[in-house]
Amino acid sequence: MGSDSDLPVIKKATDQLKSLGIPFEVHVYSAHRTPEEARAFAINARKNGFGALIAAAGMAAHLAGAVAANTTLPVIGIPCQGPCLEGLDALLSTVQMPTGIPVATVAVNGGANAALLAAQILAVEDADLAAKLDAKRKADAEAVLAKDAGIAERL
Ligand SMILES: Nc1c(C(=O)O)ncn1[C@@H]1O[C@H](COP(=O)(O)O)[C@@H](O)[C@H]1O
Repeated sequence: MGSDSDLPVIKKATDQLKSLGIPFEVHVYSAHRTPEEARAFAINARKNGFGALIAAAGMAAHLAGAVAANTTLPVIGIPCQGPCLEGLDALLSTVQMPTGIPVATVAVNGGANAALLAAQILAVEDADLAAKLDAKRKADAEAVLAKDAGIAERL
């Protein structure tokens, strides 16, 4: 994440990763404030065993793009809502990447989906993880069906 002020958004991602048993690291690196550290992390990420990277940042959100510039691992960007513009600033600066340096951008504050997308990428080569994702989809659908069954009583 670009700042520890982004932690509530990243927590939504780490909760999902924990529930799927996916090991992860969390860091505060900024393309603006600590550019050397952000670059070194991205350059070394594949060698250090990472399978996917998630970058969360708000305002002029360059972190995901700067990370993507320095790795060919999949990079998932989370635009974080800042004090103005309701996150539109971060959304546009994360999603509008030039051809050749892709960032898979999720919704503003979309920490959970960022983790689930990372999990789906890792599950291409991991049948156990794919089975966990299938089970989660089934449980989520059952929860919605339970809501459907109970909705008439609430009106
Ligand atoms: N967008 C970036 C980057 C970057 O893109 O590298 N580094 C920090 N930030 C963002 O600045 C916002 C305010 O940060 P502070 O709360 O620390 O002032 C945060 O949402 C952070 O992600």
